[in-house]
Amino acid sequence: MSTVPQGGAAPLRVVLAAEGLRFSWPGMPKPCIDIEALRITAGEAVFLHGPSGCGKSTLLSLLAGVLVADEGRVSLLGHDWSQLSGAARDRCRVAHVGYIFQQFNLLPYLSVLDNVLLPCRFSQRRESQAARGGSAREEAEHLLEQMGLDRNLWKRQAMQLSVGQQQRVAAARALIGQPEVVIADEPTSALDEDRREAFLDVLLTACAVNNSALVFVSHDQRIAQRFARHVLLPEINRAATNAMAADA
Ligand SMILES: Nc1ncnc2c1ncn2[C@@H]1O[C@H](COP(=O)(O)OP(=O)(O)OP(=O)(O)O)[C@@H](O)[C@H]1O
Repeated sequence: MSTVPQGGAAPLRVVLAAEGLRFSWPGMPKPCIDIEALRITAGEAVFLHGPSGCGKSTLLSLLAGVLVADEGRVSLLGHDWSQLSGAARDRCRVAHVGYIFQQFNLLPYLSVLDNVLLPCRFSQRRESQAARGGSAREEAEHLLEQMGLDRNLWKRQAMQLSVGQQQRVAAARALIGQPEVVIADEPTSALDEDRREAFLDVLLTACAVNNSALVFVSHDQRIAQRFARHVLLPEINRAATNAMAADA
């Protein structure tokens, strides 16, 4: 696994790295993503932004191994996603990545609590990390409490929750078991201002305490100031530059 030198200080551990990354959606004449290099280190909080359709969700899917690069490589903790089978990618992702999808991807018939516990069912690592202070179930309850989700909702099926409540369940599921990387695709879009600030407090604090890298996509510039690093996707994506040049 590579590191970034820090003068006299201990080098920072690179947890996500993309090199020469190119990806095109089937049937599209031009690549959607064309990035020379992107490195994200442990504990880093990254605000990824750019106009609608510039490829933010696509990049998140590539970073998390949901999609695989056409050229170049993306590695998580030194594992090149393209060298792993689909099943191995799924195992690696659930063990090391908490993903808050734009559409949440909760299992609609499972209870709120069981949704939060899902990563622990599929990953021994997440289970044992979640159980460090007691049991994984206690950790799930603790995260739901932190997310401000009323206790009387915990046994409800996920589909019976409001969109904003589902968003917070998805965040609790992403955080359980302290994954090294947390990916969040517009996770505050359905929250009011108070909830949004509380949500960010929990997410940013949990990632800092766990030394998890956080890659957070949002259109909401009010949120940007809370992140140490800002990445404007069109600035690093040569596909966007080429598209703009072609449009000119
Ligand atoms: N499943 C897909 N099949 C084909 N093209 C896709 C698919 N998903 C996304 N695209 C295309 O890829 C481009 C980038 O989409 P993407 O969703 O990554 O953008 P985004 O920056 O996340 O947008 P938004 O901010 O609106 O969510 C768009 O032109 C979109 O039409």
